[in-house]
Amino acid sequence: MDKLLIRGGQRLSGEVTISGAKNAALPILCAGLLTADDLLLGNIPQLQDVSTMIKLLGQLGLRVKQDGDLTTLNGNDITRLEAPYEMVKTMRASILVLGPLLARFGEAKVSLPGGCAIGSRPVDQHIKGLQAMGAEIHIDAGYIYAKAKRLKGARIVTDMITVTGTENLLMAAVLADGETVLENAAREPEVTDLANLLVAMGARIEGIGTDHLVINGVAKLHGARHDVIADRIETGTFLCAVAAVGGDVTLKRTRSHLLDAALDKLREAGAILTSGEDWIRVQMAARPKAVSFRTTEYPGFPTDMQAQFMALNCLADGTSHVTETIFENRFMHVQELNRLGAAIDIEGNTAIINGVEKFIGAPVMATDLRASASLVIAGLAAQGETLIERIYHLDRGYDRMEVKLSSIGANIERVK
Ligand SMILES: CC(=O)N[C@H]1[C@@H](OP(=O)(O)OP(=O)(O)OC[C@H]2O[C@@H](n3ccc(=O)[nH]c3=O)[C@H](O)[C@@H]2O)O[C@H](CO)[C@@H](O)[C@@H]1O
Ligand SMILES: C=C(OP(=O)(O)O)C(=O)O
Repeated sequence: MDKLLIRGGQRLSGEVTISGAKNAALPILCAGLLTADDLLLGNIPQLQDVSTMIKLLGQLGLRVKQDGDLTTLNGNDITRLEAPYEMVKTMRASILVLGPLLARFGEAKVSLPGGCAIGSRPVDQHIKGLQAMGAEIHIDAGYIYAKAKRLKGARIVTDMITVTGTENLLMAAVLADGETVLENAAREPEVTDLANLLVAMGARIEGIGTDHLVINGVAKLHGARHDVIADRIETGTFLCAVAAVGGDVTLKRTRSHLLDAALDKLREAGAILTSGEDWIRVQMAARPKAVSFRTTEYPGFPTDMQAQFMALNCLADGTSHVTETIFENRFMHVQELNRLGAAIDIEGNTAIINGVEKFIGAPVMATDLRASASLVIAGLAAQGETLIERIYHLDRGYDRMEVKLSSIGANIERVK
């Protein structure tokens, strides 16, 4: 199994190109199920989750052609309406085939995702919304069986804000009969990116970017061309790395407005940030200052940046409090960061971090995607060698991370 070996302490400088967003690419690939025409997609990132999604969609009969930066999907020949457990267990986002399959073909069988390292993550809101649209749903032997001759528009208020829940219901509603109103909709930029693609395919959606989406169903959607937005979490991860290690790096093909809350916190920590239309430059020369925050839905501080920012706080001058409000078990990185010399205590859903002068390299274990990224940041800043095991978590969501980090001066290599 691959591991990452990091020899820490190298200042980072130069330029990095940010990839397309994982969490936008995954629903957008599923939107290929909604039309028989070609969907032309640019800026799809090279990640394990994208390969898994393409494999799953291929099993359903979606034709996928990749040619340089262009991915072409064709859904004229969908032959299977099932997402099996073997695929769903490796990637929760597989649940995103449910809405499109049901809307276009009137039927779907999708494995229940089950819990994962960061929390129990049920999909009850996806099911509740589809039932409100007239779907008959039953659960048997770990599978969701859904049927509906034609989905009907409905007013749906989800119990909490759910990103993939909003995306699934949006993809169902665009082909439903009549008007659907999604209240309490997620406003994450990735939801907006999906909605913009659907509009380009002929969908009628109002309120894009707000928590109140109004969708008027159409009989069919047509092909379109769309470029996936930049990955704000990859962007934030590189910014935290530079803030923790020191240096001067420009991130290209990304936008600052995608992560305002995290940028504010980085400025509080002492990073100097400048940005243009499609780039962000980060400069860091001093020891970071401790910064407290709580994770919330967009446009608040993203839970997917909590672990990486915590690695920075570990080295900061002062004490910080980090509160996780989205997932009930997203502090798996704490024990591993403490093994590198951090001083973190947990009280309920808050981590109390007393800044230390340095990390000391050690073997550590990646436990989930963003926990892995926090260990990479810690390893880059640490004295000596850090060996990170189980980096398949990292490969799920980062596009050639060690290659990008090496290109700006990090001493990092993939070892067997
Ligand atoms: C592929 C993708 O886009 N993943 C992102 C998505 O995950 P995902 O869409 O799975 O996360 P949700 O927004 O749905 O989850 C938010 C909270 O709602 C709960 N919940 C959700 C749905 C439901 O039916 N019932 C329920 O109880 C979850 O357990 C969680 O506590 O948004 C998360 C929150 O920004 C991010 O961390 C993930 O990176
Ligand atoms: C939790 C994440 O992804 P997923 O929802 O795919 O598990 C993430 O991207 O940090």
